[in-house]
Amino acid sequence: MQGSDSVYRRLIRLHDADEVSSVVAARLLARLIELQSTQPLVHVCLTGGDTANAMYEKLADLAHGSDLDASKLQLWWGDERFVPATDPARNSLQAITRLARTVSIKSADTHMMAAADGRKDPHESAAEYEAELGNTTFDITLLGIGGDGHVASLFPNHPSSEPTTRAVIGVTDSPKAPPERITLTAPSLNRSHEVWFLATGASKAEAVAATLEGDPSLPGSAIKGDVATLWFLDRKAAAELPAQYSCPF
Ligand SMILES: O=C1O[C@H](COP(=O)(O)O)[C@@H](O)[C@H](O)[C@H]1O
Repeated sequence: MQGSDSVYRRLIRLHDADEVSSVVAARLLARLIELQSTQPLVHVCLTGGDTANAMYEKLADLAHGSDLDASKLQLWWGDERFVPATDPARNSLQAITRLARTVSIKSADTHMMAAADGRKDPHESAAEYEAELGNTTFDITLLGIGGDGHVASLFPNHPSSEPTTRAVIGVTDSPKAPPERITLTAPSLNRSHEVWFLATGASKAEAVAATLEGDPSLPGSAIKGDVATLWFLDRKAAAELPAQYSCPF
């Protein structure tokens, strides 16, 4: 499907969450290897979330013995829960513990957002991450979407989704626990060649449909890759899409 307001937007409809995580893992591995053959470094912005975690498990399995060169990867995060470094709720910990089974990425290439250690607040830590990020452009950005329509930690009808020129912001009073978070903003998420949304389950159906329809109150409607935006959906997450999306993709 060619979106009127995006360079290239495509829906990939799959059966269930298991198929979404399998297909994304296989496609991501293939795309990373392809990108590595033409450029020295590949910058990937990772997401948290259950579907993404299942995908990281599968990616680790597939990467074992593959042509993936972990030394050419730069990993970033779209958002992080501002909790202590060892808290299992941390998006980065969830991703890295899964990937590190088979993919060894140097810590210098693993750009995690700060953890709550009592020294800095989420706003100061966000400024720190903004400096680390500089003007990095992501080759691929992965995003989940919440049932309330949040992407990364940009929540609808909340200060986190107010227009900003900042690349990274601290979030307090998040509607979803934990209350303190750090997140990339729309301007920095949009510094992506490809954006891949992952959504599974009936609880996401309404938010997926409204975001794809461009509801301006939903942060995801403003996030697009400058080359492609892909939506990987299972049947339940795609259930509320309007009729024009009903053709096979
Ligand atoms: O809190 C978060 O939730 C969203 C969606 O997660 P899911 O488990 O409902 O798919 C995720 O995209 C975000 O990174 C995370 O911080």
